[in-house]
Amino acid sequence: MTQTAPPRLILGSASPRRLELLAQIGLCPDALRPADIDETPQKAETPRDYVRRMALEKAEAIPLAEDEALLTADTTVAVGRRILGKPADRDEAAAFMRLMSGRRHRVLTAIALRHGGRSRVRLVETQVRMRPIDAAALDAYLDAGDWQGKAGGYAIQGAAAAFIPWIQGSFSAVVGLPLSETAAMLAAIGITGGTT
Ligand SMILES: Cc1cn([C@H]2C[C@H](O)[C@@H](COP(=O)(O)OP(=O)(O)OP(=O)(O)O)O2)c(=O)[nH]c1=O
Repeated sequence: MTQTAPPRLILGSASPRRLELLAQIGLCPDALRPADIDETPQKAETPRDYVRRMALEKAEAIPLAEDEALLTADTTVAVGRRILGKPADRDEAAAFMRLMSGRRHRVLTAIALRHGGRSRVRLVETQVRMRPIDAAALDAYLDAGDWQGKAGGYAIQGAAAAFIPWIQGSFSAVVGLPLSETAAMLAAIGITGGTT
């Protein structure tokens, strides 16, 4: 029996975190092809619908050859029905952190895999609790600038970990790529890493 070669893996992302997360499970993409799409939520769009649409739109926006498979992802923070994307500035980051302080929110990450004329999408939801953050701690956090480029204005893998006593779900999904689900989707099309 002849074995067909697995497709080349293309990571459709500019996020260094997603590249590092893939490397963690022994996967090194053959190419990086970031997508530049409009990330504005639609009117009355739910956070779950939004994050799925974003991952799919990234996947559809990137040119792809027949022997390639494209992985894209999108991460957003949801407080109730409210979508917290990447803060535009320090003030917005402060408002997001105040909203999350002392309560639970959800982090939604959708991954899309496009290959052979088909796109599949998977959504992973994680609950995160933040302890109450006082004004002095918030100022010090914001001054360090770690809120930039992060959904909701924080990174669980950074200094904001000090505010997070509890999560339920997937840590890697909060950082930007749910590794167990990603490995399973890639393995289904013949792409395996060191641990899969
Ligand atoms: C909540 C949270 C988000 N983030 C990051 C992951 C994502 O990079 C970012 C959310 O933005 P995304 O739009 O998902 O991704 P991106 O613009 O950084 O990269 P690309 O679209 O090219 O793939 O927030 C963390 O790193 N840690 C966290 O704890």
